[in-house]
Amino acid sequence: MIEIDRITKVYEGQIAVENVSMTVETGTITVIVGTSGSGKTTLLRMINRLEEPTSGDVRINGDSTRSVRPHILRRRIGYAIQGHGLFPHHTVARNIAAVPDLLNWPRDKIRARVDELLALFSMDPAQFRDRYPAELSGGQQQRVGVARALASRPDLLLMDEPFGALDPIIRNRAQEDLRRIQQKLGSTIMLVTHDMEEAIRLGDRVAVMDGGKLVQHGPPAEIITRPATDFVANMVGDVERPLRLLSLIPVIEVMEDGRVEGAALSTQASLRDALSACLWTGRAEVPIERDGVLVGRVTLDAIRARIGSHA
Ligand SMILES: Nc1ncnc2c1ncn2[C@@H]1O[C@H](COP(=O)(O)OP(=O)(O)OP(=O)(O)O)[C@@H](O)[C@H]1O
Repeated sequence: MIEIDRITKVYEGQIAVENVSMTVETGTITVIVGTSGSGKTTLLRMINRLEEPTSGDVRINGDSTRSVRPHILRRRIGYAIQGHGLFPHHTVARNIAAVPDLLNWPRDKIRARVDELLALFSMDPAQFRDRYPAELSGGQQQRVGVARALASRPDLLLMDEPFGALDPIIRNRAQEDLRRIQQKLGSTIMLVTHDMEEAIRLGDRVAVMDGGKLVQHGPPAEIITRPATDFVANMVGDVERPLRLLSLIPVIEVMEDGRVEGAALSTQASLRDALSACLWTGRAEVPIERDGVLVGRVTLDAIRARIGSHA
């Protein structure tokens, strides 16, 4: 568990982060979202002491980060940034192995970990292990950057706009990958973005910053349905609110028995996907399948009823 306890940062009389407290449970993703200059990056960088807090404390599994020397602390906390920051003259394998090398892991353990991570990120180890960063696409470089940050099984992974440089389609893929890998490894992640869509899609908890203050911290559905301030409501966007909410609800929640024609959605799909499918096909219902077998259907009426319960 990560406890951020009344943390403040003042730069030359200007408050960048003001008295922020929050708790992050182990094995969850917390997304810090806010406009430019709201203090997100400063908050993140105080957690691994790239910035020293002016006041307040951060505890990781009960230990204050002040009790650990910064370079030791940074081996326990992964850090991934936009543009990935890979070492250009090191191979992919050496890049990923950077922290395990520092920690003097045995060679075979490092090699196994590098291959495990490459495979998790859908990159064939035999093909990619010995390449240099310049020989990778932007999306592949970004994946190696995240693999490197996860290599030593850190207590916490900090990510600052990790998908900012990716085009929207790869960005979606990268977000899905991160979710899948985080669930598989049970990692604890704090991620900064200015994109509310990304926050809602990825976060178990969303923390909204405005002018250095934490104005709301809660599950995505709460941020959407009960925004604490006008600023949060604006960030969520009144018009898109029902769609954002639908994207959080899996189809199985309103699935009914019955077979219908057409291209089926998987049980992992959201009601937003189901609504799009209905609008696209002009039908009032869409079939749902699991492992290639039809298991039921979702109707427009059911989607409407589900969204109505939040109105
Ligand atoms: N090293 C510094 N010296 C002085 N002021 C700083 C420093 N770093 C950040 N600030 C100021 O602190 C405030 C918060 O900056 P921060 O980078 O944390 O915001 P942010 O929400 O991450 O913004 P962005 O999304 O643009 O990166 C800003 O007003 C910024 O100008």
